[in-house]
Amino acid sequence: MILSIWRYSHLSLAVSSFVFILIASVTGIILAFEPIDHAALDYKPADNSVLPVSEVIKILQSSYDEVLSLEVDAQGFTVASVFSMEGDSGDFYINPETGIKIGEIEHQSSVFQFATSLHRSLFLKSTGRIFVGITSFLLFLINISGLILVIKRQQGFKAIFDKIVRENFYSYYHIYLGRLSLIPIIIITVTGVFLSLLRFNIIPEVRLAHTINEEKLVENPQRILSDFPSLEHIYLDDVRSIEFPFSEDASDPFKISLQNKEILVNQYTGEVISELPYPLINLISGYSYNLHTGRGNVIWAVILALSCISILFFIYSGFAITLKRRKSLLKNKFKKDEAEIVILVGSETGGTMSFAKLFQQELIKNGKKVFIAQMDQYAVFKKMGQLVIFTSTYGDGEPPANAKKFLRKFNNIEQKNTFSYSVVGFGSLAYPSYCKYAFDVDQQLYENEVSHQFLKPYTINNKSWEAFDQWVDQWSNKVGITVNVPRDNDVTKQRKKTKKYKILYKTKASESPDDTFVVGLAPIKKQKIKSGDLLAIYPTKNDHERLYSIGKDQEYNILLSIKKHEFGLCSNFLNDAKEGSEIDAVKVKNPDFHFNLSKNTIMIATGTGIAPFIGMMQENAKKQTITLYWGGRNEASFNVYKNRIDSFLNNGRLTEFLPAYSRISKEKVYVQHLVARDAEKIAKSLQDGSVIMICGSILMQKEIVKSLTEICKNYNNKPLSFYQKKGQLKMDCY
Ligand SMILES: Cc1cc2nc3c(=O)[nH]c(=O)nc-3n(C[C@H](O)[C@H](O)[C@H](O)COP(=O)(O)O)c2cc1C
Repeated sequence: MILSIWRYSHLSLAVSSFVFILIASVTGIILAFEPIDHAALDYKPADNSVLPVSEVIKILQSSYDEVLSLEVDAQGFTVASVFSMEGDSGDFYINPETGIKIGEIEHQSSVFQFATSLHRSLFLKSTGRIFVGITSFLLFLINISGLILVIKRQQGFKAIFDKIVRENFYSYYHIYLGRLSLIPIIIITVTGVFLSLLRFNIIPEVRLAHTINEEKLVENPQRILSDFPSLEHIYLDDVRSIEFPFSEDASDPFKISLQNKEILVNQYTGEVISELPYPLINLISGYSYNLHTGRGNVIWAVILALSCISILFFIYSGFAITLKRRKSLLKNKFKKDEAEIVILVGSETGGTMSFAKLFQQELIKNGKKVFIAQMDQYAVFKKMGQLVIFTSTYGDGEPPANAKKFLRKFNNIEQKNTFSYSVVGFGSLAYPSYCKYAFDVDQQLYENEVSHQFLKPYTINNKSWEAFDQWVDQWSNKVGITVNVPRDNDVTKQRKKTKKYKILYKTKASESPDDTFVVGLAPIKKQKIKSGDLLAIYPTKNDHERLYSIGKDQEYNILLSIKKHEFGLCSNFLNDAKEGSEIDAVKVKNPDFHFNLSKNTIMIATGTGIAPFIGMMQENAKKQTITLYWGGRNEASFNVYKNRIDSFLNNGRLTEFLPAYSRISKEKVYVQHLVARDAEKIAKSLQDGSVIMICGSILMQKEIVKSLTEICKNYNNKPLSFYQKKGQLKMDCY
């Protein structure tokens, strides 16, 4: 609930102010180039910090007939206002070492003038300035609410900079860039608000009023400038500006603004007549201006520009995230009391909704009367025979935003008839309480007399479509219907532009006892490929793609291992394809499943899941320790890979090969048995930073995850999520 409040605040603040923020950011990017542009002028002397100010005054006075003032800007360039009977007069940049004019004062270019007016006041004068001030404040609040959301998401302040669990591109980079630009944006907004308050005199800047000691307005003892006691140890970089005396009268002093104070200096004796420190508010005002504009520091100006660019990305990604959530609104064809199947969805960010909606649509196509609702909308469903609950888990094992009231409602609302239920948990193994809320829901329903467990609770890691598909198979088989949910991900929604790949080598499924075969193929046009990436293959123009894990092969470029299914469209298509023919496919990057060349790795695969590992072993030129657990029926199943694995063992690219054959003895041996047998060794490897990679069936993945969870808890006293977050557990299962 609290999370939702912060999320709604973040969103509503952003929506209400995004136009102004957009304008401020775009103009901010332009204006950040002003100090960069200014710094590019070559006016600066060697070092202001070694130039005594008395020396500079002397040089100026001897070079010009009259000197009115001198100013050192934030960049360290010196501007003098002088008058001369012959030679240069007016305001210009000088070399303070020689007093010679070195450049004219540039006027603000029309682009910067335009951007400044728009940035400061939207061309609306005072009214505009008020809007801009308020926008700054709103952006500050957006930043703070964003920070709180990140703290909640990362589960603690200390974990802010821990690895972000990747949900999707937009939310990942929204958080990633948000963390990077947090401090600069806070500085931009706080200084922006402060400058607005100063502008409207809500915080008044203090004008210094010197009280003059009349006794010090004397002409004696006269000193030469270098002997002025007041100017001793003052160098040009301590100075902001100097107003020179108007006349030769002793009551006309030098007015020298230093970084933190202002002094009046007698022009004859060099004594300090008055000294006033700048009030804090004036100092803050100066710093605020420089921090907000980037004046005086090119690196800071670049950071400001980058922060403004990231604000533009936040607007874009923020809308994309919101649209994704809105798209997951639920629609019904049947009323709740006529539905025989009720689907309830618990979702925080909309991911689970997409799966539930797909399932609903397919059931309706099957002629079923289905009603879908959020979990918190639990009510009496008069004809409900089957209840299916899809729910994610949030926080640390907590219900998602729209399921907070579900358990209370479930206990208070009485259904008229008994019904069967199944719970599917959507979660991530990167969190210690994996799918906990789904298990909590299942437990409550299990304990109730009216609800009967139809299927055991089923978990889905990282929105795996394959895992979902397998659950749908289980459920529909048990109900006695056929439901085929189409894959609904970014790859399939829009068919990507395919490329041609040539088949260079193939074995035949009929040659293997498991109907498995390998294909070596190469793209016609060169492209960068890494083992662990996926190849989306389209058997025909109108078909959905099928994804296969790539092993990068020296000889053929891409190596795929495929199991032929009796009615499998793509596997049959590939099995029938001839060497030399071309197919349509798209490479899909899968960076979460790439081999880390500098880590020891434990690879666990069943069947065709070995393909990406073959590629990775080939890449293992550094000869890191690789242990391969592989599960198949018998040695004959292994023949198709044998040559390659033997050569890796011989050349040291594979350290140990541990096969688990399920059909050679009475007792079936699966990879999870070998993993459990080697528990201590695996726990130690994890402690030493090794990576575990799993590729193969979802069923195997579930068993291995179960074993690893036990191993981590029993030997290392850590949850498996600890290693997953550190990138030590990588999975690609189907
Ligand atoms: C802040 C945050 C906390 C999460 N906490 C858990 C958790 O405790 N257990 C878990 O299994 N998954 C957790 N997840 C993962 C989500 O449950 C998972 O990504 C799910 O697919 C999201 O579905 P939704 O988009 O429908 O909410 C968390 C995700 C985030 C962003």
